[in-house]
Amino acid sequence: MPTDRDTAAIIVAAGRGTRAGGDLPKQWQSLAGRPVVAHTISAFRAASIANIVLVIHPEDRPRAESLPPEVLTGVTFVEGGATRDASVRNALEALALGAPPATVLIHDGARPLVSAEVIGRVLDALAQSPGAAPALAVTDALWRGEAGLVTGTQDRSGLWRAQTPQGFRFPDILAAHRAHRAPAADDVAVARAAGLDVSIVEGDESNIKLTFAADFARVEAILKDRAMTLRIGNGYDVHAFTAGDHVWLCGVRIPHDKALLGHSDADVGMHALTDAIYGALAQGDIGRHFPPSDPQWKGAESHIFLRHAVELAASMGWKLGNCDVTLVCERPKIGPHAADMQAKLAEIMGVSPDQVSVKATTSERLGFTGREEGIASLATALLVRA
Ligand SMILES: Nc1ccn([C@@H]2O[C@H](COP(=O)(O)OP(=O)(O)OP(=O)(O)O)[C@@H](O)[C@H]2O)c(=O)n1
Ligand SMILES: C[C@](O)(CO)[C@H](O)COP(=O)(O)O
Repeated sequence: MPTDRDTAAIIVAAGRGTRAGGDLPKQWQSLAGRPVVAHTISAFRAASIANIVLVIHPEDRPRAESLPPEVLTGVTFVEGGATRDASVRNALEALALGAPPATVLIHDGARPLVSAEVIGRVLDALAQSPGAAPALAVTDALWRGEAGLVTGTQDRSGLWRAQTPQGFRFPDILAAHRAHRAPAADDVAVARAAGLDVSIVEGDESNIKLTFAADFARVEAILKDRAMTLRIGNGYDVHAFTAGDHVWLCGVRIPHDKALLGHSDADVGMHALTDAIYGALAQGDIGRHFPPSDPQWKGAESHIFLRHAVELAASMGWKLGNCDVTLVCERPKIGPHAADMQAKLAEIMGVSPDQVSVKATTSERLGFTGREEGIASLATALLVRA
């Protein structure tokens, strides 16, 4: 991957945003309290790209100049043209006047959620290819239509949804833009017209281009979710005693003069912990994911539920920070088994035992736990960004 000194980013922000509407061009509208372009610039800085050219419309210069100093560090302004490709060309010519970079990333100012990972993938691919750009494979069926009726289908194989930043070796894309005469949808089109190969790298569903007014709400929601770095949940479960000779608690089989009654193995501690994780994710409880009405879960070992909750968390970008399980019972005595329970839960969740606490209390012989009619359990789980 080239170093940040070898790479410049051109952020095109000179459009008028007619489709998005609003009092200001979309890239100057407020998104989570900052202008859209401030987010876009910050995303490149977070990917260690320090040399940034912001292409602006002349009318927007006062807005650009009033961006906060920490956003403007390392940013130079270039005035755009009547079309996107004219705006890019102006920025390339401005870069060519100084000490030109080895590579350039050309990005829509209206894509504020670009990630360092996407930027990194484009830069990595440029080591092998004169051009690289992120894209997502088309997964929906495609139709042709006329007057509100489907008139045919379109094979989607080999079709991609193009994103930015589109990266190139600087001299190649400068020459390509200088030679290009026709209107171009993007810089990949300009590069390909000049005979350059462009590699496709994996894009990102969050790398949304603000095009219509409704896109702001989608982008705001993603930003809000990203701002949350911790999630906490609690779980509570109860199982009644029945006749038997052992109980399962936090994955450990404990000989006892009763058993716990339940549709699954009735591991009350593991159920409370599993519900705490689902709760932290706002994803309901065990019953929602493993309905008791479904016979396939009869007698199921509860590690299946706990592992599912942890895997669901991972798929949503979260991992366990720590958890705390309390068992409420007079008997069996938990103390002698607590370390085994801690180790077992840690193994199931793929975490270190010091992230797991298992403790117990009696209810001073009060209530159903005091009368030894059943066991209750409470759990708290803290999730952190994976
Ligand atoms: N003359 C232009 C036109 C577009 N862009 C920039 O190119 C990006 C992608 O273009 P698009 O989403 O089409 O923006 P607009 O042209 O502003 O939108 P619209 O077509 O709705 O007016 C945007 O960041 C836009 O500011 C630019 O710098 N100069
Ligand atoms: C460059 C681009 O963002 C690639 O997806 C896109 O072509 C520009 O926006 P438009 O909405 O097609 O004008």
